[in-house]
Amino acid sequence: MELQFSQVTKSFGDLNVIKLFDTTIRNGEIVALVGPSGCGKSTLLHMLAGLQQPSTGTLTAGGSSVANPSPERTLVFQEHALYPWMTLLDNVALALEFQDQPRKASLEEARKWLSRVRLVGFEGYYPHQVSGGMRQRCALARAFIARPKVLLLDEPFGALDALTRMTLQSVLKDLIEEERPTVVLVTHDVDEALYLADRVMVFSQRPATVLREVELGHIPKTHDLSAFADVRREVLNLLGIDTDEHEPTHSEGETA
Ligand SMILES: Nc1ncnc2c1ncn2[C@@H]1O[C@H](COP(=O)(O)OP(=O)(O)OP(=O)(O)O)[C@@H](O)[C@H]1O
Repeated sequence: MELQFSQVTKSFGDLNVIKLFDTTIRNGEIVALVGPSGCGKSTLLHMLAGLQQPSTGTLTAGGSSVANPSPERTLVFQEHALYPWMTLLDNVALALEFQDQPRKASLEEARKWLSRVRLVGFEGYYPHQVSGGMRQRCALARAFIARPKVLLLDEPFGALDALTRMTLQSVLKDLIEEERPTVVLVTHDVDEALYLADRVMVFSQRPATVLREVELGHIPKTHDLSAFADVRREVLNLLGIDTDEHEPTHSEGETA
C-alpha cells in the first residue's frame, strides 16, 4: 500500500514538530527514519497509524486520507506490546479475533505464526515467563498474523541486548521478505536501518526536516555491512557522531 505525505506539518500547541514533510513510500518499500531524540519520528508513525492528524497538509494510504486507525496499518512498539494476563497463543490469536474471526480458527493460525517465529513449545506461557526477545518474537507474530498492508515499527528492538536484537532483525527481515508489507521503521540504530531498509531518511533536530535520503535498494543484505561503510559514516556524521579514526599520539621517546 502506497503512503503519501504532501506538505505535512505537525505542531502540538506552540511546539513545531514536523516542518513541511513530503515523501511517497512505494507499495512494498521499507523505509527507515533516523534522527535525534525528540525530532518527531514517532509523531510521523502515529500519523500513519491514524492516532494523530497532520496540522496542515495531507497524508494518504492507498490513495485514501488517513483519518483513523485501521487493521491494515499495524503499529509495533518497543515494549508493553502484549497483554500480560494472556498466554502467548491468546495474545497472537487476539489479532484475528479482533477482526471477528472464529476463535478456533484464530488459535490454529496463531499456532502457525508462533512456529514461524520459532516459539513452538511456549504457546501456553505468559509474557512474564519468557525473555524480552521471545516477547518481541510474539509481538511480531501478532503483528503479521493479520497480514497488515502497512507495518509501522517504533524502535521494535530498542529494549533488547545487541545479540538478541540482531537475531530478531533477521527474523523480521525474513517475515518482511515473505509477506511484503510496506514498512516504516523508526530506529536509533543506524546499522538496523541499513540492514533492514531500502531507503533511509535522516532527520534534523525539531522541527524535523529531511537532511538526507539514502536509497539502498531492495538487495540481499547480511549483518556484515562493510559494503555500506561510506553510507554508515555519512549517516552517523549527520547525526553528530564523530567517526574519524584518530591516530594515537606517541609520547616522546616511545618507539614505533
Ligand atoms: N501528544 C503530544 N502532545 C504534546 N507533545 C507531543 C505529543 N507527542 C509528541 N510530542 C512532542 O513532540 C516532540 C517529538 O516527539 P516524538 O516522540 O515524535 O519524537 P521522536 O523523534 O520519536 O523521539 P525519540 O527518538 O526520543 O523517541 C517531542 O518534543 C514530544 O514531547
